[in-house]
Amino acid sequence: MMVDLVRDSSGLEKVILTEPRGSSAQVLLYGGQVISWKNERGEELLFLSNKALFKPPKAIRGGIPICFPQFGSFGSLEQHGFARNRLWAIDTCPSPLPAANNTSTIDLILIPTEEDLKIWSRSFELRLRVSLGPGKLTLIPRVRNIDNKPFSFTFALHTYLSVSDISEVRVEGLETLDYFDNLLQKERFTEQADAITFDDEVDRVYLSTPTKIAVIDHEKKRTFELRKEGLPDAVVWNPWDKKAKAIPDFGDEEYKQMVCIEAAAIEHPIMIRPREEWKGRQELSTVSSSYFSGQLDPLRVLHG
Ligand SMILES: O=P(O)(O)OC[C@H]1O[C@@H](O)[C@H](O)[C@@H](O)[C@@H]1O
Repeated sequence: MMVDLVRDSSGLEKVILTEPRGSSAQVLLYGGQVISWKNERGEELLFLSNKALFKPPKAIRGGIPICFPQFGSFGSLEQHGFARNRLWAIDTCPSPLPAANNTSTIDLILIPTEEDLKIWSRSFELRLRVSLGPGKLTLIPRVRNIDNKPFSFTFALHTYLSVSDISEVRVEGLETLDYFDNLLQKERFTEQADAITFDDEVDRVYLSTPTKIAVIDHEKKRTFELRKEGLPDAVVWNPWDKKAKAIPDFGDEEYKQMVCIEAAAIEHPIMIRPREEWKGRQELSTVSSSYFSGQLDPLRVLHG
């Protein structure tokens, strides 16, 4: 298990985690952002845009940005809050989390500056533990209230997964759930499909989801499993062609190679009292799939 701190070609510092079987992950101190996770074969599992700008104060397009203290435009702060464009530090005192065994682990912390407190006047400590194990990447975010009054926030781990072709991807685990459609003024709908597939822009917040979501990449014969705790909602986002062209740090065709599945707490903001700590967890793993679950459904075989 190895943990190295290096400086990126862009001048930003990053932590490199490696484990004996050969998988690796990279975490930038800027944004506390995972920007790479590679499996034992060296294949990249997260999407990072070729046009990503590694220039503060811009947030980095790809990997796993942290949305805190606000998800999206669900509030009056800047889109997705400010944690993703602040410089975090290595947390030398991550107690009371138990030591992470058998993984390559880094603990990061973000503490608000005077300037941040002018934007959002709550004293907090935001911690993130990133652990790389064989075939698994685990993120444990924590928020501690060190203020003298309660506060609430919304949160998301904005995970950009790398896929071979978005048209061949199915997301399972969100069927029959209610969601807010960000493309229709956050109106509430109920999912009718038996899995989510993509043939246009999707930008939805699924509410109170089960703890496990599967992203099946038919072409790669790979399934991502996302397991989450303390983060009841799940965002599904793909900008599709028109929106892709309008995003400056995103390639016109890159929407085909990514999908965002975001473990989140949005509908019911998390409220913590002074000295209390909130903790979430997201575990990502992959399994190779020789078939995809819809393949055996005769209607699907006939009609695609
Ligand atoms: O461009 P940003 O600020 O990183 O946001 C990307 C997308 O993030 C998603 O989580 C939101 O639901 C989308 O509405 C948004 O477009």
